[in-house]
Amino acid sequence: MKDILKKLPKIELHCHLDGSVRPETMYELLLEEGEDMEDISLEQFEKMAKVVDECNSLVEYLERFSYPLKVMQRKENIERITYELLEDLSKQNVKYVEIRFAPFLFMEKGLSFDESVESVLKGMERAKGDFNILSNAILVCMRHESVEKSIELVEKGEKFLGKGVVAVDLAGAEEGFPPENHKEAFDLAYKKGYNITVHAGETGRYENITKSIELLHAERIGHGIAAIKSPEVMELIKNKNIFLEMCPISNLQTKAVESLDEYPIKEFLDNDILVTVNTDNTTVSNTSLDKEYELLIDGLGFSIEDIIKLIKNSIEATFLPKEEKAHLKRIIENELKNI
Ligand SMILES: O=c1[nH]cnc2c1ncn2[C@H]1C[C@H](O)[C@@H](CO)O1
Ligand SMILES: [Zn+2]
Repeated sequence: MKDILKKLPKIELHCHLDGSVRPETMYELLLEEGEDMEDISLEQFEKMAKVVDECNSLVEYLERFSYPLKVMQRKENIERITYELLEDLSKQNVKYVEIRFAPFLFMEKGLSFDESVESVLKGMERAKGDFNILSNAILVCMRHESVEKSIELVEKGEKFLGKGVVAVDLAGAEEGFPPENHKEAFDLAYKKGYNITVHAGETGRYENITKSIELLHAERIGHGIAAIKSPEVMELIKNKNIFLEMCPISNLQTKAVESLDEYPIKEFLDNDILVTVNTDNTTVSNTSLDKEYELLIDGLGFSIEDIIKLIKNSIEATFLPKEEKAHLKRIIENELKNI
């Protein structure tokens, strides 16, 4: 089974760049930055960078991002981290990935907005040539920031639209920062032709899913687990053909669900909801698409056919223009024929 999983052509739609930095690269760059790491071995650092099992909430999970963000303040580091992530994904036969990041988080030591976005795009371009992996970027607005900040992101990101950037997202701690706070920014993004995905229903609030769809124009929802609590929200997702970007291992770590038995992915699929499966953060969650699929197979009885269905949903869920989506579909279907 593991061999088949490895061979499957895959798509990753929900992957945060800052949560997916190779630990050894982060360690090397932290030393370069003069961070006091004298008493910390690489092995110890790996445990600090990842969520092992002592995480109780999304807020605790988000604390892990302070390490990567310390080293993502330089153009060359951002480009390298992007390139290495794509190299790692290509080795797992990932054919296409949408990488998300919040440009403002890379601008604490003087980088401009354009420099921070361009560094990611350069890493993506170089990886495309070297590893034959396709990618696009999603720009993330942070929920705790002001709507003015989100508007600035939408305005400054516009020149990259269709040139490596495909969408905007809203992420960060969900509790206390409802989607409507950012409505003006997402109205503008919608007008400007961005695709829209929003993290919602990750910490129990199903009303945030409805608001993200109805007020923020979301076509995809990050996580969306709380939908299971409301038949109305399930109906809305289904009727509007909203794709869910589910990230099972991350959801277990943030205690979005208590145990895998409570994970609602089967109920969603049985209700014809368009589910995709993703990693969220390969380093912070210590995961990969293969591990996510393995969990579904070993823990929830999924078959390889079920996994292939999820991959096919991911093709449809991509924010690619029609022709590029058809091209990706051909690549995936050709490989699936030989499995
Ligand atoms: O699963 C998540 N939920 C909400 N916010 C998240 C999640 N994973 C990462 N983030 C945040 C932390 C990062 O610094 C930010 C941009 O990638 O997005
Ligand atoms: Zn996320």
